[in-house]
Amino acid sequence: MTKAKFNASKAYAPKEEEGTAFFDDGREIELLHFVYSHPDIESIRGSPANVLNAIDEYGRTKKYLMNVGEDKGKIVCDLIADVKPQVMVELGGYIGYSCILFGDAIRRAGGQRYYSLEMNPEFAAVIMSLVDLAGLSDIVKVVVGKSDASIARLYHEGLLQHIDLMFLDHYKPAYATDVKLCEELGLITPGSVLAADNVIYPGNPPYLEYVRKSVEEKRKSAGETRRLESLPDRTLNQYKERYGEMRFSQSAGNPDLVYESKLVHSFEPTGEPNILIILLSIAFIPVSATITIVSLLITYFSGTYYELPRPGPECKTILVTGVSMTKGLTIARMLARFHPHRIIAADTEPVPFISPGRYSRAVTKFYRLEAPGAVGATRYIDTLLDVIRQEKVDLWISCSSVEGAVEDGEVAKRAREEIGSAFEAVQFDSEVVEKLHEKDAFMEYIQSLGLPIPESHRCTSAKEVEDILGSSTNLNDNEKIEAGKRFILKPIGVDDKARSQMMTLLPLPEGREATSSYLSTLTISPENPYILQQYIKGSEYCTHSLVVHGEVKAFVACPSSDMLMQYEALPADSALSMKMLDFTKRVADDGGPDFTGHLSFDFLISGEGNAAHLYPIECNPRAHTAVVLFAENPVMADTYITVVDPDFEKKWPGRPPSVAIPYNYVQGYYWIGHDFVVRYLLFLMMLPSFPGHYSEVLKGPDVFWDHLWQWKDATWVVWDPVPFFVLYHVYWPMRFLGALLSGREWSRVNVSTGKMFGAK
Ligand SMILES: C[S@@+](CC[C@H](N)C(=O)[O-])C[C@H]1O[C@@H](n2cnc3c(N)ncnc32)[C@H](O)[C@@H]1O
Repeated sequence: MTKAKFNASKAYAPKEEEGTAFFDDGREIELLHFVYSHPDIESIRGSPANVLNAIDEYGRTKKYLMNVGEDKGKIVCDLIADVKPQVMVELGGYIGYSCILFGDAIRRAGGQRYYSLEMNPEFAAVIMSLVDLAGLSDIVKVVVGKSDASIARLYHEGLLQHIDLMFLDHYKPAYATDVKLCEELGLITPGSVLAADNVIYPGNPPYLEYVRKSVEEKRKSAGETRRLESLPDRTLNQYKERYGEMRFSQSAGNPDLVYESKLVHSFEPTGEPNILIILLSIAFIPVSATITIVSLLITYFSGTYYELPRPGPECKTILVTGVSMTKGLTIARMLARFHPHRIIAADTEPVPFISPGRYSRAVTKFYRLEAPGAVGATRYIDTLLDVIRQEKVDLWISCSSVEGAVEDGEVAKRAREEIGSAFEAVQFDSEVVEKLHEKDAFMEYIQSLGLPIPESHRCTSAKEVEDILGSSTNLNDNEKIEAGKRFILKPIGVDDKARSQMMTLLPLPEGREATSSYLSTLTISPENPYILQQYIKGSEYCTHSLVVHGEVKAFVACPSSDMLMQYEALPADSALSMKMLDFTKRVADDGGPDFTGHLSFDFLISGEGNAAHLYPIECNPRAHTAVVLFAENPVMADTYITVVDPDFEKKWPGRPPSVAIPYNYVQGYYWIGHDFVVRYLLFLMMLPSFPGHYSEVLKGPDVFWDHLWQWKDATWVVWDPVPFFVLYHVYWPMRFLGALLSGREWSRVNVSTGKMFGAK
């Protein structure tokens, strides 16, 4: 697993050069003054997130801090949400960044205790102060002293009986020895999870060797002295000035324990800047240019093979919006490739002339739209309506992004009213969009159709949430909550920050008070309503379909991939795919003859095959990127044409089939630029400091090669290669440059939709 690209604007001040102090020089106390004299101190008080923000602010604007940072912190937070530890121990607390981040995550996941072990009493005092400020003193306990002595003391005092999750981030030579001590004391047992920082860079061979040894190897090497020469001197001497020679526990550990280990790559808070990605793009220009030129030559010399059908006198004008994204481009291409109509395109562009779609051979004319949010919805709607009038558009295929979903509905409605039957749109009206797009309205609607939904409630206050939890579970007993029924709470509006808290299972197992205190940290109000939804354990799937006059004309389902950026269709005849299709047909049928548009659902599936239960969790009444699975598919192109040419099926009997499905000659689609950086480059970066077991580090590149040979890039086609070149060498470099110049924060990007996700 790898993390997304690093956001340069979040970078901490650079770490001081070798030989210069980068901690324990007074900056830790300076940090306390900075936080407590912060102008926003009142909103910082009691809020773990705001305390972390203040620490980050110090790290960015004042001095480097050796904190785990946001990117790596997120990996451990995800692990906490997954493992749901009751007791977590961290070795090395420093100023409390990881302690506050993970202590808060533990509380949300229903855990009971977070021990932060820190040998430096001054640092420990800083942790205690900031933990108190964050309101986490009830769950976090800071223990001062060397980790091995503290572990042993906590154990003998009966305070620590088992470690569910341990975060190792202290003195590198002590990682393996402390783990062995915990094994010997029975604190680490099968099921315990260890998360160790810095094992890739600067590297920790003694630790990696230990956790990767087999039982036999451990038995054989028992009693051998530690080999620390593989650790750099800088690491070995890190604490020498204050603590002299460090001594370690000599425990033999429990050789019968074996670990499953996994390397996870992520960024230090100093990170790599946007500029590196821009340089990478420049470095690859010769490769992409060669691919593009060769593709153009093949197309030129292939005679009529790649010629696009020429629009004749009867041709229609088809407008496709969203061609800056792969989904819009795919649709424009499939229409241009198989039908003799005039394809025009319109889309928002963050910078003029950088949309990959405007350079497609499929597109005869391109209009630039202002983003709905940038100038207000009215301007966006008016410009789009002007394009439809001016170009006498016969069919509009809307492929816009989530930000314009409701506005697109408004455009469709107004254009239909104004132009009448001479205009068709693959776009639902605004009322339909609102009904399907709003999470709570969608749930109500699905329930009204008699289809199963996870138990869901719209809540406008914390009290309301508590009351529902009380009546649906045994929260009122104020004792251990039944493991059975749990809920997740999600904001109804688009709130990326609150979304990251969605996986907190409610009620918290600690009981009523803990649950209330958690709810009080959220701003649930009539203006910011939440949906309380029954938690269903299962796999997530997404679908894309085209619905024409209430009939499903094209359908595909695939495992949700989100930021993995890969799409692989479920076999259309599988029980699961058919169940999802039936569900889609039911909704389409209910929409009636005026129901035309793209319809996508997210489902949670519990159980398998015919016994699978389907729970719809979200509806997106717009095109889904999974439409790439239909790329180069004439059958899918036909389905769009039936919207604008009702006689099509009479003219071409048997075309299209009742429901178009993707061809299965392509295993799946991916985005080569994303794959190269995330699966290949980051893994190569690990190699220099990698001590062994190459098979593990090569897993990412293996997937990359698999994709390269067996999958298909979603943006490149031989007869239309320019958008591919523009995407990687114009569009994205310009976006990163923009982020660099404006200091805009981002933590992940979606290569296909152009979305840059915020840092928090
Ligand atoms: C990299 S910092 C920890 C950063 C912290 N986990 C965070 O992400 O915010 C390492 C810390 O480990 C502490 N430390 C080093 N060796 C230790 C030991 N043997 N026992 C306890 N603490 C130790 C150091 O004093 C230092 O504060």
